Amino acid sequence: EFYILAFLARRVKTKNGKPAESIVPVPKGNTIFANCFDYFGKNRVEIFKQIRRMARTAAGESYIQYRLGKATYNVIDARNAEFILNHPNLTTKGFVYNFLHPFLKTGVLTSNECKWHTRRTMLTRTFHFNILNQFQDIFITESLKFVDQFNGLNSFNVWLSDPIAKFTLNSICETAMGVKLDEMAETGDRYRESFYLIDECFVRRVTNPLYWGDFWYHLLAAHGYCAALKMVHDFSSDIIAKRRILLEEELEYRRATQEADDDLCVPRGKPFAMLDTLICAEKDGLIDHSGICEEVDTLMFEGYDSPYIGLTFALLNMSFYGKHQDICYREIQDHIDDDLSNLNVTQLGKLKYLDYFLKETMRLYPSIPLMCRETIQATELFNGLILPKRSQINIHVFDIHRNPKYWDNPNEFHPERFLPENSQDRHTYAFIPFSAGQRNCLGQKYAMQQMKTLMVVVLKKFRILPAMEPQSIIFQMGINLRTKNKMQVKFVRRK
Ligand code: HEM
Repeated sequence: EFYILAFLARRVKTKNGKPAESIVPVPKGNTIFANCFDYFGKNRVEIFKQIRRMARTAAGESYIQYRLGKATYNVIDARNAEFILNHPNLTTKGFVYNFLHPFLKTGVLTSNECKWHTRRTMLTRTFHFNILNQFQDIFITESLKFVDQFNGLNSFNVWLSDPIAKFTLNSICETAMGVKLDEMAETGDRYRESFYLIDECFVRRVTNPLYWGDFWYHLLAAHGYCAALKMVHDFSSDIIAKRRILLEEELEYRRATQEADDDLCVPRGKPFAMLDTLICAEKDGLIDHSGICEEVDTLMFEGYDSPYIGLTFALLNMSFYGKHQDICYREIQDHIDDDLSNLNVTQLGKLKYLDYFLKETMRLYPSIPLMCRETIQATELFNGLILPKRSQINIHVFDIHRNPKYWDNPNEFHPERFLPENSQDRHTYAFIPFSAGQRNCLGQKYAMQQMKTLMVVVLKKFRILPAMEPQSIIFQMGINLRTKNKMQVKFVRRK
């Protein structure tokens, strides 16, 4: 019934009563305490490598581990991912998301059950394509700022982290929050620094069971954590306060010019920020100030960090794969005017090869390499495994995306994999960078539109050449996909 040495972890059973080992691999841990201390003493790079090694050893089959009182089902195949992501009782996030609560509290990403459902419904309409269309001008302006910072330079190396982080942070602040970050540039820099510190502390906590409780964590591992939290929360509070003033001014104006059937909380004329929906919901008593803060922190985190990773690897891949870059460039020249006057959502939809290029980038480098769920009751899976209550399910997107069952030469970069004729026989859940099912990414369309816009503007101005080797990328464990080293490319201005 229990795996005693794994601190009383309930064992995974099977429908036919045979041991779980008869269905999936159950690798032994490094000590007699099952897998409890498998990551103990390892740094972030080693942990990342070890998880990949586990996937290789399990030969593409999902596998079970027992860690500190919990069975963990590690999903690295598409069939299991499909079953779990669509299971109505498997929408509860895993216990590691609790370690994000000091940062995001229980916003839509980290909350469960009723609260999650209400918030998800509230936010979904803010991602309507009419609203996304309105954001296009902001994406173009921010993309132009990105390239204009290199005015006067013709051939130069660029460290990607700073300019891309500025681009994604400015974009999310202006689109979702309706606040321009330009006059808060210094605060933006501090937000990013604090964010990285929170990320480090999160990994330290997740990977060492000693820090799962608050006492030892705060005593030994949370240096600078509280100050970093205060900084990011102050930053979002500032943004909310600014937007409240701007929205009130706008509504005041509309009240003065109101027509009889004008709903003040429906956007008219000026771009409507996502935050406005929350402020209006507050007026209707559907959310309070602390709820707004949770959602703003969540949208800032998701909207800033995930596209940042996507764009970093997209530009890097452009530099590594010149032939593919040329195809993207020719396609862009065919569909988008040089003055960008037709750089709209319709034209972006015509850039098919750029779409395959970005998808192949997200296959190899998914911004969120791991998602976790928890069973709220004993749950039988399609393969006959019965996961006990409170089991953890780790969906390793990184390993699913490189599972040789679905991908030939999985470590190679081939955007053509996503041509319709090459994808039709592939399992749909072999590619899930935005997750899938009820808890899929709310910002998927936003992110694709934003990433494509920047790629168009950059490629029109610059040819991108390599400034480092693909083999020199060193991944490390983080909330999202992280590298130990900084990424660099060379820009050469096009004539
Ligand atoms: C390349 C960019 C992006 C990628 C790869 C991505 C990926 C994902 C993934 C995998 C999840 C599921 C996480 C989990 O279950 O733990 C998720 C959730 C979410 N994403 Fe994104 N995301 C991206 C951009 C964005 C943007 C730009 C926004 C908002 C502006 C956003 C908002 C959200 C929200 C609110 C959730 C939580 C949904 C829920 O739990 O119901 N994402 N994203």
